[in-house]
Amino acid sequence: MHLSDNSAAESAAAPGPVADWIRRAPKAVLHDHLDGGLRPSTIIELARDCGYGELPTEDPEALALWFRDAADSGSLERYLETFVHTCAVMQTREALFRVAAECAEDLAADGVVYAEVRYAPEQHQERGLGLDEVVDAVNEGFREGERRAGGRITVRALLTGMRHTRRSLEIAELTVAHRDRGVAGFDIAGGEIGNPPADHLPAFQYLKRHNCHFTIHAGEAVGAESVHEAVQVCGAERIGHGVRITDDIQVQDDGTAVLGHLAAYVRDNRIALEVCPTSNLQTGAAKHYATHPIDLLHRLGFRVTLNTDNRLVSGTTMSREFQHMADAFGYGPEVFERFTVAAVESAFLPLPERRRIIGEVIRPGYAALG
Ligand SMILES: O=c1[nH]cnc2c1ncn2[C@@H]1O[C@H](CO)[C@@H](O)[C@H]1O
Ligand SMILES: [Zn+2]
Repeated sequence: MHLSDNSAAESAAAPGPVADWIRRAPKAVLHDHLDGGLRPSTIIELARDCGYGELPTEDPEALALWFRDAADSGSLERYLETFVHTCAVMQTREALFRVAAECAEDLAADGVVYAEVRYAPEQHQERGLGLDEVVDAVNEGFREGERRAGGRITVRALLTGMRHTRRSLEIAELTVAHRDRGVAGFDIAGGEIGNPPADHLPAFQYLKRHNCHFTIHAGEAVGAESVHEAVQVCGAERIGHGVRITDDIQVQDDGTAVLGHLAAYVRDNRIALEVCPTSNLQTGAAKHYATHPIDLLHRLGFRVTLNTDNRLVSGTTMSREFQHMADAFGYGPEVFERFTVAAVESAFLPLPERRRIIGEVIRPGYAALG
């Protein structure tokens, strides 16, 4: 039993078996952090290679459990502290290439056919890499992973600016510079409290001027006002998490819901919510799978997508997120097909590519589930 003040919440406990149809179903993930999804064995090998001596353990299984338990804290800030160990071993071209290639392979092995994987280039410069070198190394790794997976997955990068640093404009410029070479858009992440998205307005205005896609983490540790700022002040096309939009929804005694103007705007404009249930349980944004707002949002017609956030840190995969939602809400293939199509419709890809993935991969994949 780990020490945590999250005892009132359901912990992101050891997952049970995943149904065969869930494994086979085609999946799309829009919200997956590169530095939150390393293989534990890779972290241990890279740490040895680069002389990083601060890992909590050198046993791969124990390390996986350490991440999940340390992150299961009820606080986003403590969840994020665990990333010090993954970023520490991602400081060379070789390490970034390997981690990116393995990320694409692991996602493909889980049935993911389209992935947008994000990371903060500024966090990979401790050993002297330039920002362009970081982006090139990760992109080459993604291309290698796609090849190893036999072309069963398409991966695009999102470049993240950290909300507690002041480099977001620089990272926005980097995004535009690399957008036709594997980078699909921009994001900001990091501790939400005290770091409102509007602090990064110059970055968002630059992206808008250059017709470049971006999403913003909002409504995770801070309430609906953060979603409002992300959508209406900054102009986000999608919202990372966004689950606290429920602050602006009143559920009446008879079960009907009344949407405030913000919630109505987000729903009616089809702004995708990148929902990550297990991560929300760990950071305290939700208490239980069975009461997670995803189901209310889905029933009210929001554009809901289902995501991993951090496969290592949250001890999850797309299949496991599907299984948790199937267990909690009785969802069958029709609901997951809807989430998956919604994800690709909101992908930062050209429309013909989105249509191709939906028409040639996702629809036939679900039809074949029988
Ligand atoms: O759910 C989240 N909310 C906010 N920030 C996050 C979350 N998951 C990861 N990161 C942050 O994003 C950085 C770049 O990938 C990570 O290093 C981590 O600090
Ligand atoms: Zn995230």
